[in-house]
Amino acid sequence: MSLLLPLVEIDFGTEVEQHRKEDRGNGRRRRSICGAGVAKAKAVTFVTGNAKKLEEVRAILGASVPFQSLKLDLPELQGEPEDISKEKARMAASQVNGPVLVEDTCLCFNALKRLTRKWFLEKIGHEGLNNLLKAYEDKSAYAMCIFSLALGPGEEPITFVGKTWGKIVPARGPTDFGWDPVFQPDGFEQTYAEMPKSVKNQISHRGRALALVKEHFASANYTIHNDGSA
Ligand SMILES: O=c1[nH]c(=O)c2ncn([C@@H]3O[C@H](COP(=O)(O)OP(=O)(O)OP(=O)(O)O)[C@@H](O)[C@H]3O)c2[nH]1
Ligand SMILES: [Mg+2]
Repeated sequence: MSLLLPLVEIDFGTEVEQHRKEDRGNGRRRRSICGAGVAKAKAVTFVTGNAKKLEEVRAILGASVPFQSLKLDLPELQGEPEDISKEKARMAASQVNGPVLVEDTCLCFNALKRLTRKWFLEKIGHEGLNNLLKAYEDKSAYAMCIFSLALGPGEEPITFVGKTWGKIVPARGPTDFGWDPVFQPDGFEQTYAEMPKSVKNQISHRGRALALVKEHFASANYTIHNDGSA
């Protein structure tokens, strides 16, 4: 299998930006991405369009897993979280033409039968998320993160799931990252948004999933496949 995880020439968390053109002419928003496959991967590429995720992934992984990052807005798929995450990895691997790591995150409400759909936060805000549960006593929820590692185009992604249980509360704390202000993890008096980042990263859905990613990298012993293609 041709996985390249160089033990030399490693890029620790640098960013490869694709060039984007945004054109709002004629009242229509058009976005084109120039230069497909721009990232010539030397290490695994973490692909995300979300700067806050990247910040956390960098802080959690540190130097334990060599990666570079690529800002790319992958299509927002709907479906079962694991399927979404794997499909993101397949799309990313084919664009990067190398090994990629992606993740998909969701907040699941037990009272709503663990319904997981995107756009709720964007459309109805923090108050709306609370209102969704008004009719129910059960405010419990879990945050889930599914990382997928695809070793290259056409390779079946491997997944790593992290879950943190908690409850939905009226928003408290800074509002710079998604639903962090309305999620209070079990065993804590603070919401994700209120707690120091270092605490969130230790107990979060992302931290838990990345602990598995780290274990995988520690035991997989990846080496460069020297076929001249990387
Ligand atoms: O309060 C939060 N705490 C978190 O820890 C967290 N992680 C993700 N999110 C939000 O949940 C949606 C997931 O969608 P998502 O997984 O598709 O992410 P995304 O589209 O932002 O980035 P990506 O798909 O390019 O990686 C997006 O609105 C993210 O902002 C979070 N909100
Ligand atoms: Mg997304």
